[in-house]
Amino acid sequence: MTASEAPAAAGDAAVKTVLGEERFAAVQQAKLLVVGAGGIGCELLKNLVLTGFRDIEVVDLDTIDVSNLNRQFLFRRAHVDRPKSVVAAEAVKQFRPDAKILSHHGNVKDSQFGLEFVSKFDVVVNALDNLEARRHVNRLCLAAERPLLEAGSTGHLGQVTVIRKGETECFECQAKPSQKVYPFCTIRSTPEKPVHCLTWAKNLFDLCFGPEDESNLLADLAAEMRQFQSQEAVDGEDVGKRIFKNLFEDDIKKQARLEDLWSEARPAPAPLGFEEALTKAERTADAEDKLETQKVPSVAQDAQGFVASVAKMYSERRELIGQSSFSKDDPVSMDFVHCAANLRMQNYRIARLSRWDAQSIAGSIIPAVASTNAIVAGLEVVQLLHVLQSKGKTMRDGRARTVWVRYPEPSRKKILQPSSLQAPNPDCFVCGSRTARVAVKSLVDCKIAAFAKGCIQGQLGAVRPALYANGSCIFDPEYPEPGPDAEEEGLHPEWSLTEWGLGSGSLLQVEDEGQGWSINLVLREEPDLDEQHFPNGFKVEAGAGAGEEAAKDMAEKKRKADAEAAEVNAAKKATLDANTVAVD
Ligand SMILES: Nc1ncnc2c1ncn2[C@@H]1O[C@H](COP(=O)(O)OP(=O)(O)OP(=O)(O)O)[C@@H](O)[C@H]1O
Ligand SMILES: [Zn+2]
Repeated sequence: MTASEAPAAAGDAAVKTVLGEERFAAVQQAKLLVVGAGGIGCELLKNLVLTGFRDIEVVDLDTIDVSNLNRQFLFRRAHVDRPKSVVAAEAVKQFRPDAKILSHHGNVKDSQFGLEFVSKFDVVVNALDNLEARRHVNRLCLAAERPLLEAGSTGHLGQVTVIRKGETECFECQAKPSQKVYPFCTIRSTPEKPVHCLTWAKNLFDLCFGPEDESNLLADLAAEMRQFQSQEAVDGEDVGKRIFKNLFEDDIKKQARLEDLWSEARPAPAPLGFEEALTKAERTADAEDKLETQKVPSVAQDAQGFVASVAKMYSERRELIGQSSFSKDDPVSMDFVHCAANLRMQNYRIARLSRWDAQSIAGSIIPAVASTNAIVAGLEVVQLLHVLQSKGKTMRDGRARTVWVRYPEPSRKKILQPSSLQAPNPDCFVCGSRTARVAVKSLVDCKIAAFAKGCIQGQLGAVRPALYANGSCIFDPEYPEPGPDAEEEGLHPEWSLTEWGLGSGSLLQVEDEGQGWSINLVLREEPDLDEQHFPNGFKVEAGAGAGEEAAKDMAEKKRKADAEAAEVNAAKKATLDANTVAVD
């Protein structure tokens, strides 16, 4: 035995004593997929190898950022910018050099990590931080019939649960609170809170520097912004000042003139010129010991910061203009959004924010707590042992539980609250009825490609959905754009739902090969659909009742088909009779 093998082997003896021969053998044979190598993932990988697991693959899409080092303890300063999955695998291999730990630097939603890939593993263990990726892995595990350990943490709250097809609730059996949607006019004309201005500023960044996107809340300003940006020999500072004048001065003057909008309780906004902003250099009183990023800047600093961030996009990232999108972790886009939001707050008399607070709200960040992640990762391993022990039993009859973590003010004096695993929800549109109802504001105006992107991908979480109606493919993810290639396949991404012959009550099938998942959709036209809350023009009503409606629709189709068949038979019979008569 070499010196480096000694710690793992010595640890194994102790673990074997605790787990017993049989369970330890199951641990050593299990093949695991870990998704995510961040806060929970680092703890989890370390726990797994120290428990004796030695056949693990890990997927993570990210590289290491300096801000990860305070809690993702497998990473050191020298690792910054390297892939998390690779460094995490290297680090835990040092604890157990005999382990086979394969790393994949990539997005778990990529096709290489599809059904075939997931089917190789005995159990999948999530350590993710976003709903889309969790929904995707949930669907893959249901399709591949692999148990999934799901975990998450926010601040001092955490949760671990076990998901198994047909035995427990899946990740999507209960609707998750979706991201708050603010009424359109609040964002565009009457902001009242910092978050309204930050949402506006994020949309502005994407509008100015991202790809064309009809769903951007400021899409109607696109032509104007492009005009500022497309002058010959564009000078970034000049562009910044033009945008400033347009949005914080001229546009606000126009808004202020819309008298119906304003009252004593809601006074009209105040325009702000660039030169005027520079005179407002005073700062609000802040505690001395605060970091600069925790102090509210002056209006002059916001104005200068805004123009400087635009200038930086032109001087340092010109080639990325048209392809960028806001990220709270990207300092230039965060500068832009912080300053733009603060200037709009100044217009609307809302108290401006420090960079720190702006970043928390813009990125909906609740600071991660290392100890919660450690508890959650530990609980995942405990539940994993229960899963491995559940052979022959259904998951709900075994020892696996959902466990909630809550401290420092635990409920009923317990930091850990276990609860039994719930049965699947028969109305779940993912693992149950597989049916959802979709209300569409206008079937004539809704193009099939926009419907596939906004509704099926955006709201139902599909990755590469193909759509079928009446047995024919009406949208193929291989041909998302109109053109000769699509036409050759009989596809017209630019056609509306009406042009495809769909009406209220029509049934659509969605197949997502990327997730091994399918769903039926019942369409309904709802001209009164509230544009403020559903700016894309559709609303998904997954679950209850939709299944029955689809069944009714199917029954109706079957009845029609039977009636047609009966008619054909009757006609055939009549012909036969006639023939018979004739022949006779
Ligand atoms: N679709 C995905 N495919 C692969 N890995 C993913 C995917 N989505 C998220 N992840 C990874 O899951 C991990 C989640 O870890 P964590 O919650 O600690 O996030 P973080 O980005 O490292 O930290 P923070 O968000 O607090 O800055 C991240 O490393 C992230 O890269
Ligand atoms: Zn479900």
